Amino acid sequence: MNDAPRTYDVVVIGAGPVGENLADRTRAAGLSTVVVERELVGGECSYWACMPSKALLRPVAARAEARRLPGLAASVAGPLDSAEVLARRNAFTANWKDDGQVAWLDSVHLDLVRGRGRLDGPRQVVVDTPDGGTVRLTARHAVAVCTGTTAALPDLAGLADVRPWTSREATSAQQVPESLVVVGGGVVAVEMATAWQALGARVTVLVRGGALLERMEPFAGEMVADGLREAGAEVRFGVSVTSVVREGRQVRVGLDDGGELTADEILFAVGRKPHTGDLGLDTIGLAPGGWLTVDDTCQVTDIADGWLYAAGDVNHRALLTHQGKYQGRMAGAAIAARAKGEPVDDAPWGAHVATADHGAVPQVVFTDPEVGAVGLSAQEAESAGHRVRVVDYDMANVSGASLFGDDYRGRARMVVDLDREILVGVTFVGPGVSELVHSATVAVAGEVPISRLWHAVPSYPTISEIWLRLLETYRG
Ligand SMILES: Cc1cc2nc3c(=O)[nH]c(=O)nc-3n(C[C@H](O)[C@H](O)[C@H](O)COP(=O)(O)OP(=O)(O)OC[C@H]3O[C@@H](n4cnc5c(N)ncnc54)[C@H](O)[C@@H]3O)c2cc1C
Ligand SMILES: NC(=O)c1ccc[n+]([C@@H]2O[C@H](COP(=O)([O-])OP(=O)(O)OC[C@H]3O[C@@H](n4cnc5c(N)ncnc54)[C@H](O)[C@@H]3O)[C@@H](O)[C@H]2O)c1
Repeated sequence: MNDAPRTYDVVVIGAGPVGENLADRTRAAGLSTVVVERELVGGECSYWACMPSKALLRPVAARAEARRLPGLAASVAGPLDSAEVLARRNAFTANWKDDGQVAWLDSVHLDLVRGRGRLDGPRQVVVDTPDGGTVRLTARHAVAVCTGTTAALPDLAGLADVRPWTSREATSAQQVPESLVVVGGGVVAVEMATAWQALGARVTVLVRGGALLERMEPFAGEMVADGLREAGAEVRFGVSVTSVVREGRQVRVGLDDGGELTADEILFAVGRKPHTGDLGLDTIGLAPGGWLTVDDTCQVTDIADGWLYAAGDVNHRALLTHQGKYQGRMAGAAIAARAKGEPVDDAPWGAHVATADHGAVPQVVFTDPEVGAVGLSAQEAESAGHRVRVVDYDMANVSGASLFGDDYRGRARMVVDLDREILVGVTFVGPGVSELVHSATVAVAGEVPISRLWHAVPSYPTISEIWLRLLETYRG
């Protein structure tokens, strides 16, 4: 049965973290807003990505930290209790139920329509509802596409018959496999290899290229590879999968070097593709299946009257929850300003633009050691035309780090723009660095001059003293 058409100021397709944030902004600005969700309110992040993966990884990091402390190490020498770790992970996903998130939508007076949304011409969204009906929604001011991504899979014959793991199975599996092959060298690959190795699987990581975490400073991937190997995982570089066959409980994996492997499960962590294939983009003159190109207010380019926005993973600017939510806040504010005929502050770092996406994106990789980085790597800064100086420091020489754990191994780098004497990138690798990253984000996004950073005194004896050491090294 088809419901009567409804009109709202703003229609948001996708209730992941980004859609929720954008809708919250437009609603708070007084615009009537409806959210369309085809699966679970909360999106990939809450159920098959950030939250469950970090719930799996937190005990791994806590145990690794305890094992570096005499007096404590012996009491954590045994294996993790995988059943308890998986149960806590289940709790963090609310057992894959979204009642809590729906209650939040209700509490802030956002309407929800469940079903698959698709565009049907300018400002029109049709929702195919689970009961087989449709709901037609019309947007007075804006439609915001926040539909996220799904795991990409390589084109290998018979792959579906193998029932490979993607990020979904890697974050939701209820049993620890005896052995797991992980294909890929990005963030999903290294985090999930770390988690499942610690939970008791024998993990082999197959990397097509020559490094892990290729978009970060090279020492990050090198130290994470060392950490994985020390944890007992095998990490192989320069190798590609050419065939996969499931034989009983095992997957047989053929490699381009002529070798073969068998394992209980195979995880493909080879990147993402956008949820735009079945979104009706053809009805508004765009090609289905691609990433949506936006300006800094997250308005999709080349759409007459500028009614279409895209925020979060689907615009491919930065595939991270925190950055997508930031885009959602900025796009929500821009939609509200335009709807009210108020000026749009779209100068760099203005109130309606996601300027930080260009050079101040932070990321933490929750491996052992952790990686925390913001802004540009040295290579990216040079390619972008900055005249830079790279300052490195061995974090083992920081008092707070040596107190944090025996045999502390870590490294930090700051990339200084010599013409402006500000930082354009900072990377920390080591245990416990995840909470340091925001200090670097403030320095990079705030374009704080080095002369003023000298007055930001880190507390003694914390790992934050790495800041003083980096600045001293820079000044000689
Ligand atoms: C394993 C893993 C771990 C990660 N860990 C982190 C981390 O620690 N930190 C971090 O910052 N990022 C992390 N990420 C990235 C993060 O998950 C994404 O950046 C984030 O989920 C993007 O949010 P989004 O709202 O754009 O999309 P999503 O979270 O994908 O939400 C999109 C929503 O839209 C819905 N939808 C799609 N199409 C339609 C349609 N046609 N109609 C209606 N609804 C639709 C989907 O069902 C979904 O609910 C991780 C990713 C993975 C895979
Ligand atoms: N802690 C975090 O912030 C976090 C955690 C997980 C994921 N994420 C985000 O999710 C996104 C997706 O992560 P991801 O690791 O899936 O993607 P990615 O793009 O980061 O890495 C993909 C990896 O797969 C390799 N690859 C691509 N095609 C391949 C093929 N056919 N065969 C073998 N290898 C191949 C690439 O060389 C690369 O090493 C990332 O952008 C990341 O930022 C963030």
